[in-house]
Amino acid sequence: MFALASFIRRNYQASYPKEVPKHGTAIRFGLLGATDIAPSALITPAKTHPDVIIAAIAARDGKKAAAYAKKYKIPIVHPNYQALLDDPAIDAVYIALPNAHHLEWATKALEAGKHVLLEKPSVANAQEAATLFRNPLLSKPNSPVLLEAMHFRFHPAWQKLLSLIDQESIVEAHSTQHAPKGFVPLYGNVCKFNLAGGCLLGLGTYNVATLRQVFGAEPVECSDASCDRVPPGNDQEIDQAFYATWRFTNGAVGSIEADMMADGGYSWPLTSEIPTIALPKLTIKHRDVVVEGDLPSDQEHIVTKTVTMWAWSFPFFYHRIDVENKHVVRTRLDGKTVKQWSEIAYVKDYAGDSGVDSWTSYRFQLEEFVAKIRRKPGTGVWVEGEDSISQMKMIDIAYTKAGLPLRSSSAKS
Ligand SMILES: NC(=O)C1=CN([C@@H]2O[C@H](COP(=O)(O)OP(=O)(O)OC[C@H]3O[C@@H](n4cnc5c(N)ncnc54)[C@H](OP(=O)(O)O)[C@@H]3O)[C@@H](O)[C@H]2O)C=CC1
Ligand SMILES: O=C1OC[C@@H](O)[C@H](O)[C@H]1O
Repeated sequence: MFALASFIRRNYQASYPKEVPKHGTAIRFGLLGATDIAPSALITPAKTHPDVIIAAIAARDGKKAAAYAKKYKIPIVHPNYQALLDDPAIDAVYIALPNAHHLEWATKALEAGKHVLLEKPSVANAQEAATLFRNPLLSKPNSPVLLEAMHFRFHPAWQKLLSLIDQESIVEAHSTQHAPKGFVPLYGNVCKFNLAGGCLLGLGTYNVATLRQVFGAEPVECSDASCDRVPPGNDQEIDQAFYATWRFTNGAVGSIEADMMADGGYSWPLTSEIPTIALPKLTIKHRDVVVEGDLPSDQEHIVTKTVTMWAWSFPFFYHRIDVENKHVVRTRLDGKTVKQWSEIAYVKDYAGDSGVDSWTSYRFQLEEFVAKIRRKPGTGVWVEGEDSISQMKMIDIAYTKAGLPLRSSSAKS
């Protein structure tokens, strides 16, 4: 009962936070595009940040921009994206354009001296990522801040998970995520190849990030990859679901299953067309450990640790981390089980050191973005440019393994 009340209160406060007064010198953000995601990813989080003002918007269609500005109380409307970048009163921009436009507009924003909060995936492929994140403008003194908005990494629950695993001992990790069918429309930009769409790039990039974080390493190879394409009549280079396995150093294996149009999986009488509702799940298995103990000399005690995180991609809404230690006492000679038992702990962390349990991962991310601009220490959680480049490399090798072409920003709609 208490957990339900807390769930409702947290999510209500996350959606309708109390606005705080702003500093006179607050960072003034401009939005490129009147996008659907900006309210969750930036406009609402900014309400509780005293050092952030959403100051301007530009959209391809002036009327759309004006209506959006009115709805979200954004004072300045620019006639186009470049005009917003040229506005000296804007310090930072948020870019949530289709993936094929990220490289172009992030580069233009850096050239205009703006800090850039750039939606994931950062760009369309690894070569583009190297071009963007190794832009010489980023290594100059007082260079602008550029961040790929891999928001879940900033949530305390994710950091808690990382503290509960033993990176060196992991043998296997499996990361799943299913967006129910109907959530992502086939006519949407994420289903357009020339806009760098696709499930692995749009949704699976989060799963890829979980593996890279869990192993704290890059893969040696993509050993297996396949996909379900969108139905005929749509771009056949577009994966609606992606399944891949990578081999990491020390032989550990990481796999993902990401589906942006998931249906079925229910038993009769529900049909296979019913959208699948499933929590994102990350399972991390550690190697067996032999525990010293007071046992007869012909027996041994083995402990196997498995950590499972539920709802890792939207941990602010709800999450649970299960830390399970399976104990087996067995005979040394033939491995026969003498006795077995399990210990399980359920862990959560909504607030971290912030003291606020209703911040979304986007709000935690904004905190770090601002700290970086202000050259304050922050929590230390960050996505470095080289990290974003490695992220794209892991995606590229999987697309290639699955026989799909790499996406790019050169083909425009
Ligand atoms: N962090 C998160 O939770 C989420 C992140 N995203 C990311 O945000 C980005 C945009 O997502 P998406 O779902 O594609 O958003 P949209 O399809 O809504 O597109 C976003 C904006 O891009 C501009 N745009 C749309 N179509 C085109 C086009 N054909 N050519 C040029 N510009 C266009 C529009 O701006 P205008 O208003 O100027 O017309 C539109 O508002 C992606 O990188 C995606 O991965 C998406 C969803 C959730
Ligand atoms: O970032 C995202 O999160 C939610 C997904 O459904 C969406 O496709 C993706 O872009």
